[in-house]
Order: sequence, then structure tokens, then C-alpha cells
Amino acid sequence: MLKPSPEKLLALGMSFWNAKALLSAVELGVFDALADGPADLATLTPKLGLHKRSARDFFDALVAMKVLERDANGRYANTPETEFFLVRGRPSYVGGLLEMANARLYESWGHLSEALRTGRRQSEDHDASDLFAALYADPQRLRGFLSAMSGVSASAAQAIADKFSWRDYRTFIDVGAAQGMVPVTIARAHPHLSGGGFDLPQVGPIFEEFVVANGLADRLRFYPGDFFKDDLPKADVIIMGHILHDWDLEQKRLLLKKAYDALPEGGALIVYEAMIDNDRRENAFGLLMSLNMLIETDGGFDFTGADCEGWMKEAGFSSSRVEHLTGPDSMVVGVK
Ligand SMILES: C[S@@+](CC[C@H](N)C(=O)[O-])C[C@H]1O[C@@H](n2cnc3c(N)ncnc32)[C@H](O)[C@@H]1O
Repeated sequence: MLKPSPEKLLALGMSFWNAKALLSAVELGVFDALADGPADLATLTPKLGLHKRSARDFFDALVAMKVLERDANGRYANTPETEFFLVRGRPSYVGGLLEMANARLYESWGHLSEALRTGRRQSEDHDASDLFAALYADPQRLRGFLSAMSGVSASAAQAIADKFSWRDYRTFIDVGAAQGMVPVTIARAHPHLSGGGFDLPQVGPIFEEFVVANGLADRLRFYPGDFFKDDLPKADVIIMGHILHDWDLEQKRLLLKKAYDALPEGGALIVYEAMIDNDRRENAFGLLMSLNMLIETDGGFDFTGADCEGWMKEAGFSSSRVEHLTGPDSMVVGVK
């Protein structure tokens, strides 16, 4: 019999070291500084404003973590992945999520045990009415959050554009669209589609800026509103990504009913999330995402594809199916 080894447990327990090193690298602009080409320790250290005591260890740790490369002359360079995804200002940038993780989640997750004991959210502004009221009161945090959402949904957006049968439909609305990564990706891939994004009014200018930057202002527009107070705009397809998990069960049911009401017969609702596997033992990211909802929201939780199909049935959808998208993400498609 194999002797048990503590390695996996210790690596898991200490994995926050890796996470924080990467988050600090994004915060400090390591990947941005290398976007113009390789640089040695003596150049990179002052360029990033780092103290010389640990700069070498920091850069070499990033090399060992395979997010930087170092050549025979000691010059550091981005890897193909960090060059593509972690240089600020590129359309492919997904670091907004890591910036948010660094600025907000890292500290709030330090209170996980407290959250588990009390069931209460631990992110800042405990007194604000909800996560969004707290975030959107500050324009910089609003922008940071919306950009983080582009990072979290970029891969799923492409998979939804590729896998859903868009040729059968003409209009679509992304509900809770944030910066607009999902509608932009879908509209770019399918020129016959038009529609837009529905979100709180404060999101409008940032959504519109992103749509214009992507040359899609003729087909995508912003619909301001509050999905708990207003009806949803009507469209052949409604998308809700990372929306239902923010809210408690009663609110989830209300949102599904509103989506149902906004669709024509034959219309489709796409719910995508880091959907937990039905047996609740495989998708660790989805399960941890649900704990993130404990940290961040008053009643939110993630769910399985079977849970979502059950709620869709209650809302009146005549059929539904679960389809894997990419990585931890799956979509549930409900047809009216
Ligand atoms: C977790 S984000 C998801 C963003 C995007 N769908 C994605 O997956 O990247 C939730 C979105 O819901 C929006 N939202 C929150 N409360 C809302 C409300 N009452 N009415 C309309 N939108 C709301 C937020 O502004 C935010 O853009």
C-alpha cells in the first residue's frame, strides 16, 4: 500500500502564496513593464518601484510559477499567456478579475471562518443595501468591478457564441451585462444579431464605451433598469451570466419568471455560471464560487444544472438542457 504523503495537503494549504504573488505582479504592473520586451533585474526593479531586497526572489518565483520567463542573460520576459492576457489595455486583458481579487476578495476571504459561523457577508460596506450599492457608490470601484466581470466571462462568452444555435434567432439581451463582454463577443461572431445589455443605469456609460470601442454601436444598445423593479426588455434570447448566483432562492425564482415573461414562444433563456456538478463533488471552482457569494452577498449561492432546470420548470419553461461551455462554466438553456 502507498504510504500517505502530506505533500498535497501542504501545497494546497500554502497555495495562497502563489495566488498573492500573481495578484501583486498584476497590481505592480510586472507584465505591463515587460510588454515592450525583456528586461534585466537592474532595469525592472526601479521601473516597478520595488525595493532591491526581494525583487530577484519575486521575479524568479514568477519564473518558477511559469508566468514569467528568464533567458540565459538573466533577462525577464512575459510568457505567451501573460503577454496576451495580463498586459493592461489589450482587448484580450483578463486581469481585471485579478485586480479585483487583489483589491477586495483577498482581504475579505481572510474572514471566511467568520462568514461560515455567522452566514454574514464579509466584504466591505456591511451596511450598504447590497454588494452593488456599495461598489457603485465609487466610480473607480464601479469601473474596476465591471472590468473584472469581463475577465471572468471572456472564455464563457466565446463558448456561448460558438455553441448556441444563434442562426435560429435574431435578437438577444444580456441581463446584468456589466461592461458588455458577452454581447460584444456574440454580436462580433454573428452579424445577423442585434440587441444589447440591460443593467443598472450607472453601468451605461461604461457599457457604451466598450461597445463603441468594438465598433458595434449600430447593433448593440444599453437598456437601463433595475431587474427587481422593471420588466426586462423583450428579445428572442435572454442571457443571465453570474446573475442568479448573486441572489437568494426567492430572488432567483423572480428573475427566472421575469426572463420567461420577456421571451416569445420558442424563445430561449441562457443561464451560465460556474455551474456545480449535480453530484457536488467535482467542480471545486463552482463550489468555492458559492463560498465567494457568502463572502460578497447577503443571500447568494451557486447551484447545479439540475437545480436550475428545476427552477426553470417551475417558471414555466417547456424544456431545458445543460451544456458544458469551458473550464468550470456551463450553461442551462431553457426554452419557452
Ligand atoms: C456578477 S455581475 C455579472 C456580469 C456579467 N453578466 C458577467 O457574467 O460577466 C452582476 C451584474 O448584475 C448587475 N445588477 C446587479 N443588480 C442589478 C439590478 N437590480 N438590476 C439590473 N442589473 C443589476 C450588476 O450591475 C452587474 O453588472
